[in-house]
Amino acid sequence: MPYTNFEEYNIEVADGVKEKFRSIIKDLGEDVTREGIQKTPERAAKAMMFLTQGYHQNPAEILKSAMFKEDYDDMVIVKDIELYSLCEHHMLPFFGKAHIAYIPNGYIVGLSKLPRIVDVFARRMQVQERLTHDILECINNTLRPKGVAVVIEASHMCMMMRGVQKQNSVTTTSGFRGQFEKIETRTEFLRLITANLG
Ligand SMILES: Nc1nc2c(ncn2[C@@H]2O[C@H](COP(=O)(O)OP(=O)(O)OP(=O)(O)O)[C@@H](O)[C@H]2O)c(=O)[nH]1
Ligand SMILES: [Zn+2]
Repeated sequence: MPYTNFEEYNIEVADGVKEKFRSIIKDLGEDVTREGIQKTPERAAKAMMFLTQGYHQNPAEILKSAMFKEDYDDMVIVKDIELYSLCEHHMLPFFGKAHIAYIPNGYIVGLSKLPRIVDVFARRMQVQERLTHDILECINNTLRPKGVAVVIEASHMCMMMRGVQKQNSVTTTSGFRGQFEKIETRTEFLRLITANLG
């Protein structure tokens, strides 16, 4: 990781990214001097840097910052965590929901930290499979719970706007460690994330 401070990184890199966007937009056939487009290279640079800020963030540190000793050892589920990522093949968005569960082993984690680490890994160029495993392994290696499960359901713009052009397909990926490798625990988790408890 060349930079640890995102602000510092911003200043050093933003100008270069902006100029490259200007050149790409021109090559694609736009008039880069047109009023509506003039600031677009800068906006696009800022947007892409926002969407890839996860390279400069440390998800394990985020979890470690809010781990609390607690005896609770039943399943904790945070479901329907919305996510937006960029597919590493086309740099087009894929988006959907993550569902995370873990069974504590002496420590619980601040609930907000689970969506936070989803964002850290999602804000990198990804494939859905690796995103799923990145989240799973980060929780497993940092919190060391008795079990952890991650399910992601997502739609890929590269399959919708271009390519095969399928508007309704949803890709589901999952990963299970520890007690979730047992069929009963896994079934209970899957039942709870599909149940409408409202
Ligand atoms: N496994 C996986 N594949 C993905 C993901 N995102 C995009 N892809 C696929 O990556 C593949 C890249 O295939 P290529 O044949 O190299 O690229 P392409 O010619 O643009 O492929 P098409 O999308 O079929 O037009 C495509 O099949 C995409 O659907 C992902 O998260 N996981
Ligand atoms: Zn793609």
